[in-house]
Amino acid sequence: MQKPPVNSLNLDLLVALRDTLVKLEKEKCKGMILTSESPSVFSAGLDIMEMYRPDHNRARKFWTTLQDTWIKLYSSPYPTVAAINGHSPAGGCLLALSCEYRVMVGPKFTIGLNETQLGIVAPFWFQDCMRNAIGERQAELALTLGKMFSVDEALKVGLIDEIAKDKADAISKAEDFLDEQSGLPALARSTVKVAFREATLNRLLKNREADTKMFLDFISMPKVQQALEMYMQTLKKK
Ligand SMILES: CCCC/C=C/CC(=O)SCCNC(=O)CCNC(=O)[C@H](O)C(C)(C)COP(=O)(O)OP(=O)(O)OC[C@H]1O[C@@H](n2cnc3c(N)ncnc32)[C@H](O)[C@@H]1OP(=O)(O)O
Repeated sequence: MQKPPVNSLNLDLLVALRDTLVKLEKEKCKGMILTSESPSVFSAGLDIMEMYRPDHNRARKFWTTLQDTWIKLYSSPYPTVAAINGHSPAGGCLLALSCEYRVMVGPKFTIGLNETQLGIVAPFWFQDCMRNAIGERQAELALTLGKMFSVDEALKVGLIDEIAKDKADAISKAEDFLDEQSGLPALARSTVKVAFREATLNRLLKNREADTKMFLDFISMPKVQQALEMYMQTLKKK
């Protein structure tokens, strides 16, 4: 991802990500590493400006493109690794969680689903991804708090799989994971992956319209708009 300054996921970046994932699958990609050009941010998550005083049609397109991107990434037949070389809050954490393996550069960055802290709610499929990675109990604690994990904490709880000393090391460790996968029969590998991910995927696939409506209703609430405005101001002041 290379959308300065913080790879916030706006409609354009989501379209680019989705289209890339579609292309990779068509071209029978053997493996993918998702990382960032930024030296300090993997992705700042959803672009708050897409949710603040939104145009209804654009907001719908934004959300359905996010759903498409997640579905493509989460269900990809080829192996996927996130080389998390910077902070990774909210939607950034979702992207990482949707990959099969996570290597994160330590020690100073943070990762987590922090939505609660912003006065918004991580959608059920974000929550499911966290639950699948760290288990029910830890996910409930993390989600209710909107906890951002340090790299050490993330490793301890199983949110990431390995710590790297810098981006080059993260890419090298990610390549080791892909090398290990490349020796396996591809169909057996992807069938097992789909079996593990099917229930989580189906939950969104069967409820896409309700999930979209929930998002649109949620961001139409004056209280939510107020919370987003205050949060943007805090970020700008910083
Ligand atoms: C039903 C509703 C479901 C909603 C689900 C939502 C999921 C989400 O993803 S919500 C988004 C949550 N994201 C965050 O809380 C992250 C906010 N950003 C940060 O914490 C920090 O920016 C950072 C740790 C990622 C990076 O810090 P750094 O010091 O390097 O950069 P900053 O000076 O803070 O930011 C630079 C620049 O970018 C703007 N910005 C940051 N994050 C976002 C964002 N998510 N959307 C839009 N814009 C963002 C920030 O305001 C700065 O802008 P200016 O340069 O104009 O001041």
